[in-house]
Amino acid sequence: MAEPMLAVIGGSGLYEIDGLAEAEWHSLDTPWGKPSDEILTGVLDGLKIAFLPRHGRGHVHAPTDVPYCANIDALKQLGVTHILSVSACGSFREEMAPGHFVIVDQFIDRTVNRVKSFFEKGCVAHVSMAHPTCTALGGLAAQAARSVGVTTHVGGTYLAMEGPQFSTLAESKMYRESWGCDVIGMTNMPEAKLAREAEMHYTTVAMVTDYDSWHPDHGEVDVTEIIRILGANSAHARDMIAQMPGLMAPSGDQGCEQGCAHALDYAILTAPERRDPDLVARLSTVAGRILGGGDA
Ligand SMILES: CSC[C@H]1O[C@H](OP(=O)(O)O)[C@H](O)[C@@H]1O
Ligand SMILES: Nc1ncnc2[nH]cnc12
Repeated sequence: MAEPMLAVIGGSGLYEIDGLAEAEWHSLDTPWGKPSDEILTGVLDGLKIAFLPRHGRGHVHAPTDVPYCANIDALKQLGVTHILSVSACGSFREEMAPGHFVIVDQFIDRTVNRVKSFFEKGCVAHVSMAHPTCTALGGLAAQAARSVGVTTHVGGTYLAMEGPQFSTLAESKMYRESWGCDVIGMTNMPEAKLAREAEMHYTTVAMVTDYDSWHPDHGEVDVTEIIRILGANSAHARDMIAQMPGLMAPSGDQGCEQGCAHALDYAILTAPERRDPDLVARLSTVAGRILGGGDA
Protein backbone atom coordinates (compact mmCIF):
# COMPACT_ATOMS: atom_id res chain seq x y z
CA MET A 1 0.00 0.00 0.00
CA ALA A 2 1.36 3.45 -0.93
CA GLU A 3 2.57 5.80 1.80
CA PRO A 4 -0.34 8.19 2.34
CA MET A 5 -0.16 11.75 1.10
CA LEU A 6 -3.07 13.96 2.11
CA ALA A 7 -4.20 16.81 -0.09
CA VAL A 8 -6.40 19.57 1.20
CA ILE A 9 -8.40 21.33 -1.48
CA GLY A 10 -9.19 24.62 0.19
CA GLY A 11 -12.46 26.23 -0.83
CA SER A 12 -13.78 29.73 -0.31
CA GLY A 13 -11.95 31.35 2.59
CA LEU A 14 -9.12 28.80 2.76
CA TYR A 15 -6.34 29.89 0.42
CA GLU A 16 -3.20 28.92 2.39
CA ILE A 17 -2.17 26.69 5.26
CA ASP A 18 0.92 27.10 7.37
CA GLY A 19 3.05 25.00 9.68
CA LEU A 20 4.40 22.68 6.98
CA ALA A 21 8.02 21.57 7.16
CA GLU A 22 9.91 21.48 3.84
CA ALA A 23 7.21 23.73 2.37
CA GLU A 24 7.47 24.25 -1.37
CA TRP A 25 5.07 25.65 -4.01
CA HIS A 26 4.93 23.70 -7.29
CA SER A 27 3.86 25.06 -10.65
CA LEU A 28 2.50 22.06 -12.53
CA ASP A 29 1.07 21.38 -15.93
CA THR A 30 -1.29 18.57 -16.90
CA PRO A 31 -2.91 17.24 -20.08
CA TRP A 32 -5.97 19.19 -18.91
CA GLY A 33 -4.14 22.48 -18.51
CA LYS A 34 -2.89 24.21 -15.40
CA PRO A 35 -4.44 23.65 -11.98
CA SER A 36 -6.18 26.45 -10.09
CA ASP A 37 -2.89 27.69 -8.66
CA GLU A 38 0.51 26.47 -7.60
CA ILE A 39 0.31 23.58 -5.15
CA LEU A 40 1.97 23.73 -1.75
CA THR A 41 3.62 20.54 -0.47
CA GLY A 42 5.31 19.82 2.82
CA VAL A 43 5.33 17.59 5.85
CA LEU A 44 3.11 17.97 8.90
CA ASP A 45 4.08 15.83 11.89
CA GLY A 46 5.42 13.12 9.61
CA LEU A 47 2.50 13.15 7.14
CA LYS A 48 3.08 14.28 3.56
CA ILE A 49 0.64 17.07 2.72
CA ALA A 50 -0.38 18.97 -0.39
CA PHE A 51 -2.55 22.08 -0.39
CA LEU A 52 -4.39 23.52 -3.40
CA PRO A 53 -6.61 26.59 -3.17
CA ARG A 54 -9.55 25.59 -5.37
CA HIS A 55 -10.37 29.10 -6.54
CA GLY A 56 -6.71 30.17 -6.63
CA ARG A 57 -5.11 32.60 -4.18
CA GLY A 58 -7.13 35.79 -4.37
CA HIS A 59 -10.23 33.80 -5.44
CA VAL A 60 -9.83 34.03 -9.21
CA HIS A 61 -11.82 31.05 -10.51
CA ALA A 62 -15.63 30.96 -10.43
CA PRO A 63 -17.13 27.55 -9.53
CA THR A 64 -17.86 26.79 -13.21
CA ASP A 65 -14.31 27.68 -14.28
CA VAL A 66 -12.31 25.78 -11.67
CA PRO A 67 -10.01 23.47 -13.67
CA TYR A 68 -11.25 20.35 -11.91
CA CYS A 69 -9.54 17.80 -14.19
CA ALA A 70 -6.18 19.59 -13.99
CA ASN A 71 -6.46 19.86 -10.21
CA ILE A 72 -6.99 16.14 -9.71
CA ASP A 73 -4.31 15.18 -12.24
CA ALA A 74 -1.79 17.56 -10.68
CA LEU A 75 -2.45 16.25 -7.17
CA LYS A 76 -2.00 12.70 -8.40
CA GLN A 77 1.28 13.68 -10.12
CA LEU A 78 2.54 14.76 -6.70
CA GLY A 79 1.69 11.37 -5.20
CA VAL A 80 -1.49 12.35 -3.37
CA THR A 81 -3.56 9.36 -2.24
CA HIS A 82 -6.23 11.08 -0.08
CA ILE A 83 -8.18 14.30 -0.63
CA LEU A 84 -9.95 16.38 1.98
CA SER A 85 -12.22 18.82 0.22
CA VAL A 86 -12.80 21.68 2.64
CA SER A 87 -15.74 23.63 1.29
CA ALA A 88 -18.17 26.36 2.26
CA CYS A 89 -21.83 25.42 2.02
CA GLY A 90 -25.36 26.51 2.75
CA SER A 91 -27.50 24.36 5.05
CA PHE A 92 -31.00 22.93 4.58
CA ARG A 93 -31.25 21.67 8.15
CA GLU A 94 -31.99 23.70 11.24
CA GLU A 95 -29.56 21.53 13.26
CA MET A 96 -26.69 22.01 10.75
CA ALA A 97 -26.05 25.55 11.81
CA PRO A 98 -23.52 28.11 10.54
CA GLY A 99 -20.13 27.22 12.01
CA HIS A 100 -20.86 23.48 12.01
CA PHE A 101 -19.05 20.96 9.79
CA VAL A 102 -20.86 18.25 7.82
CA ILE A 103 -19.02 15.16 6.59
CA VAL A 104 -20.83 14.64 3.31
CA ASP A 105 -21.52 11.10 2.11
CA GLN A 106 -23.87 11.67 -0.84
CA PHE A 107 -24.19 14.14 -3.69
CA ILE A 108 -26.82 15.25 -6.14
CA ASP A 109 -25.11 16.75 -9.14
CA ARG A 110 -27.08 19.61 -10.71
CA THR A 111 -24.07 21.15 -12.46
CA VAL A 112 -24.47 21.42 -16.22
CA ASN A 113 -21.48 23.24 -17.61
CA ARG A 114 -18.36 21.30 -16.63
CA VAL A 115 -16.15 18.52 -17.92
CA LYS A 116 -17.13 15.61 -15.68
CA SER A 117 -14.86 12.77 -16.72
CA PHE A 118 -11.26 12.09 -17.71
CA PHE A 119 -12.57 9.35 -19.98
CA GLU A 120 -14.06 10.10 -23.39
CA LYS A 121 -14.18 8.78 -26.95
CA GLY A 122 -11.34 6.32 -27.39
CA CYS A 123 -11.21 5.22 -23.77
CA VAL A 124 -14.60 4.90 -22.13
CA ALA A 125 -14.91 4.07 -18.44
CA HIS A 126 -17.78 3.83 -15.97
CA VAL A 127 -16.82 3.98 -12.30
CA SER A 128 -19.32 3.45 -9.49
CA MET A 129 -20.50 6.56 -7.68
CA ALA A 130 -23.07 4.82 -5.47
CA HIS A 131 -20.94 5.62 -2.45
CA PRO A 132 -19.10 8.72 -3.65
CA THR A 133 -16.93 9.54 -0.66
CA CYS A 134 -14.36 7.64 1.35
CA THR A 135 -16.17 7.20 4.65
CA ALA A 136 -13.01 6.05 6.47
CA LEU A 137 -11.27 9.32 5.59
CA GLY A 138 -14.48 11.18 6.48
CA GLY A 139 -14.51 9.46 9.86
CA LEU A 140 -10.96 10.64 10.54
CA ALA A 141 -11.89 14.18 9.51
CA ALA A 142 -14.89 14.07 11.88
CA GLN A 143 -12.66 12.89 14.71
CA ALA A 144 -10.17 15.65 13.93
CA ALA A 145 -12.85 18.35 13.77
CA ARG A 146 -14.57 17.23 16.97
CA SER A 147 -11.23 17.09 18.80
CA VAL A 148 -10.80 20.82 18.17
CA GLY A 149 -14.31 21.61 19.34
CA VAL A 150 -16.22 21.89 16.07
CA THR A 151 -19.78 20.53 16.07
CA THR A 152 -19.58 17.95 13.30
CA HIS A 153 -22.40 16.00 11.64
CA VAL A 154 -21.42 12.72 10.00
CA GLY A 155 -23.43 12.00 6.87
CA GLY A 156 -25.27 14.39 4.62
CA THR A 157 -26.31 14.93 1.03
CA TYR A 158 -24.63 17.83 -0.81
CA LEU A 159 -26.50 19.44 -3.68
CA ALA A 160 -23.96 20.66 -6.22
CA MET A 161 -25.42 23.59 -8.15
CA GLU A 162 -23.87 25.36 -11.13
CA GLY A 163 -23.94 28.87 -9.66
CA PRO A 164 -22.50 31.39 -9.45
CA GLN A 165 -25.86 32.84 -8.37
CA PHE A 166 -27.40 31.38 -5.23
CA SER A 167 -30.63 29.35 -5.44
CA THR A 168 -34.09 30.78 -5.81
CA LEU A 169 -36.45 30.27 -2.88
CA ALA A 170 -38.39 27.65 -4.88
CA GLU A 171 -35.19 25.72 -5.66
CA SER A 172 -34.05 25.95 -2.06
CA LYS A 173 -37.37 24.53 -0.81
CA MET A 174 -37.36 21.77 -3.43
CA TYR A 175 -33.81 20.64 -2.56
CA ARG A 176 -34.70 20.61 1.13
CA GLU A 177 -38.25 19.29 1.19
CA SER A 178 -38.60 17.07 -1.88
CA TRP A 179 -35.03 16.00 -2.56
CA GLY A 180 -33.93 15.55 1.06
CA CYS A 181 -30.65 17.42 0.63
CA ASP A 182 -28.74 18.61 3.69
CA VAL A 183 -26.25 21.13 2.32
CA ILE A 184 -25.58 23.02 -0.89
CA GLY A 185 -22.45 24.21 -2.64
CA MET A 186 -21.10 24.83 -6.12
CA THR A 187 -17.86 22.89 -6.40
CA ASN A 188 -17.73 19.36 -5.09
CA MET A 189 -19.11 17.98 -8.32
CA PRO A 190 -17.46 17.01 -10.60
CA GLU A 191 -14.49 17.06 -8.22
CA ALA A 192 -15.63 13.93 -6.36
CA LYS A 193 -16.33 12.08 -9.62
CA LEU A 194 -12.88 12.90 -10.98
CA ALA A 195 -11.17 11.87 -7.74
CA ARG A 196 -12.98 8.51 -7.94
CA GLU A 197 -11.86 8.05 -11.56
CA ALA A 198 -8.31 8.84 -10.47
CA GLU A 199 -8.63 6.18 -7.73
CA MET A 200 -8.10 8.68 -4.91
CA HIS A 201 -9.83 8.63 -1.54
CA TYR A 202 -12.03 11.73 -1.36
CA THR A 203 -14.14 13.21 1.39
CA THR A 204 -15.96 16.48 1.76
CA VAL A 205 -15.86 18.55 4.90
CA ALA A 206 -18.68 20.99 4.26
CA MET A 207 -18.40 24.03 6.50
CA VAL A 208 -21.78 25.67 6.97
CA THR A 209 -21.84 29.41 6.35
CA ASP A 210 -25.60 30.08 5.98
CA TYR A 211 -29.11 28.61 5.77
CA ASP A 212 -29.46 29.16 2.02
CA SER A 213 -32.78 30.94 1.40
CA TRP A 214 -35.43 28.51 2.76
CA HIS A 215 -35.16 29.49 6.42
CA PRO A 216 -38.03 31.78 7.50
CA ASP A 217 -35.90 33.50 10.17
CA HIS A 218 -32.81 34.08 8.03
CA GLY A 219 -34.06 35.40 4.71
CA GLU A 220 -31.90 35.35 1.63
CA VAL A 221 -28.21 34.42 1.41
CA ASP A 222 -26.06 37.38 2.34
CA VAL A 223 -22.45 37.28 1.14
CA THR A 224 -21.27 39.71 3.82
CA GLU A 225 -22.57 37.33 6.46
CA ILE A 226 -21.00 34.35 4.63
CA ILE A 227 -17.61 36.07 4.65
CA ARG A 228 -17.89 36.76 8.36
CA ILE A 229 -18.60 33.08 9.10
CA LEU A 230 -15.93 31.94 6.61
CA GLY A 231 -13.20 33.51 8.73
CA ALA A 232 -14.08 31.44 11.81
CA ASN A 233 -14.70 28.30 9.74
CA SER A 234 -11.29 28.58 8.06
CA ALA A 235 -9.56 28.84 11.42
CA HIS A 236 -11.40 25.70 12.54
CA ALA A 237 -10.43 23.96 9.29
CA ARG A 238 -6.76 24.71 9.93
CA ASP A 239 -7.08 23.29 13.45
CA MET A 240 -8.77 20.19 12.05
CA ILE A 241 -6.06 19.68 9.42
CA ALA A 242 -3.39 19.89 12.13
CA GLN A 243 -4.96 16.84 13.82
CA MET A 244 -4.96 14.62 10.71
CA PRO A 245 -1.34 13.36 10.94
CA GLY A 246 -2.05 11.87 14.36
CA LEU A 247 -5.06 10.00 13.00
CA MET A 248 -3.95 8.68 9.62
CA ALA A 249 -2.27 5.26 9.57
CA PRO A 250 1.30 5.56 8.18
CA SER A 251 0.77 2.26 6.30
CA GLY A 252 -1.65 4.05 3.98
CA ASP A 253 -4.51 1.68 4.91
CA GLN A 254 -7.20 3.84 6.51
CA GLY A 255 -9.85 1.08 6.25
CA CYS A 256 -11.51 2.25 3.04
CA GLU A 257 -14.83 0.46 2.42
CA GLN A 258 -15.57 2.01 -0.96
CA GLY A 259 -12.56 0.54 -2.78
CA CYS A 260 -11.51 4.03 -3.87
CA ALA A 261 -7.98 2.94 -4.81
CA HIS A 262 -9.32 0.25 -7.15
CA ALA A 263 -12.21 2.09 -8.76
CA LEU A 264 -10.93 1.39 -12.27
CA ASP A 265 -10.45 -2.36 -11.85
CA TYR A 266 -13.46 -3.23 -14.04
CA ALA A 267 -14.46 0.22 -15.29
CA ILE A 268 -12.79 0.58 -18.69
CA LEU A 269 -14.95 -0.79 -21.51
CA THR A 270 -13.02 0.20 -24.60
CA ALA A 271 -11.17 -2.79 -26.03
CA PRO A 272 -7.38 -2.37 -25.80
CA GLU A 273 -6.99 -2.41 -29.61
CA ARG A 274 -9.68 0.30 -30.02
CA ARG A 275 -8.22 2.71 -27.47
CA ASP A 276 -7.03 6.10 -28.68
CA PRO A 277 -3.27 6.16 -27.97
CA ASP A 278 -3.25 9.94 -27.46
CA LEU A 279 -5.98 9.75 -24.84
CA VAL A 280 -4.30 6.77 -23.18
CA ALA A 281 -1.11 8.83 -22.96
CA ARG A 282 -3.02 11.74 -21.40
CA LEU A 283 -4.50 9.33 -18.87
CA SER A 284 -1.10 8.05 -17.75
CA THR A 285 -1.21 9.85 -14.42
CA VAL A 286 -4.81 9.29 -13.40
CA ALA A 287 -5.24 5.78 -14.85
CA GLY A 288 -1.66 4.58 -15.25
CA ARG A 289 -2.21 1.75 -12.78
CA ILE A 290 -4.65 0.13 -15.19
CA LEU A 291 -3.59 1.49 -18.58
CA GLY A 292 0.17 1.38 -18.03
CA GLY A 293 2.51 4.31 -17.88
CA GLY A 294 1.78 5.21 -14.24
CA ASP A 295 2.26 3.80 -10.76
CA ALA A 296 1.67 0.07 -10.44
C1 LIG B 1 -18.52 31.96 -0.65
S1 LIG B 1 -20.06 31.67 -1.23
C2 LIG B 1 -20.11 30.58 -2.61
C3 LIG B 1 -18.88 29.78 -2.97
O1 LIG B 1 -18.36 29.16 -1.79
C4 LIG B 1 -18.29 27.76 -2.02
O2 LIG B 1 -17.00 27.50 -2.58
P1 LIG B 1 -16.12 26.23 -2.16
O3 LIG B 1 -16.99 25.04 -2.38
O4 LIG B 1 -14.94 26.24 -3.05
O5 LIG B 1 -15.78 26.43 -0.70
C5 LIG B 1 -19.41 27.51 -3.00
O6 LIG B 1 -19.30 26.23 -3.59
C6 LIG B 1 -19.28 28.67 -3.92
O7 LIG B 1 -18.27 28.47 -4.86
N1 LIG C 1 -26.18 28.94 0.17
C1 LIG C 1 -25.18 28.51 -0.61
N2 LIG C 1 -25.44 28.04 -1.84
C2 LIG C 1 -24.43 27.60 -2.63
N3 LIG C 1 -23.14 27.64 -2.29
C3 LIG C 1 -22.84 28.12 -1.08
N4 LIG C 1 -21.67 28.29 -0.47
C4 LIG C 1 -21.91 28.83 0.73
N5 LIG C 1 -23.23 29.02 0.92
C5 LIG C 1 -23.84 28.58 -0.21
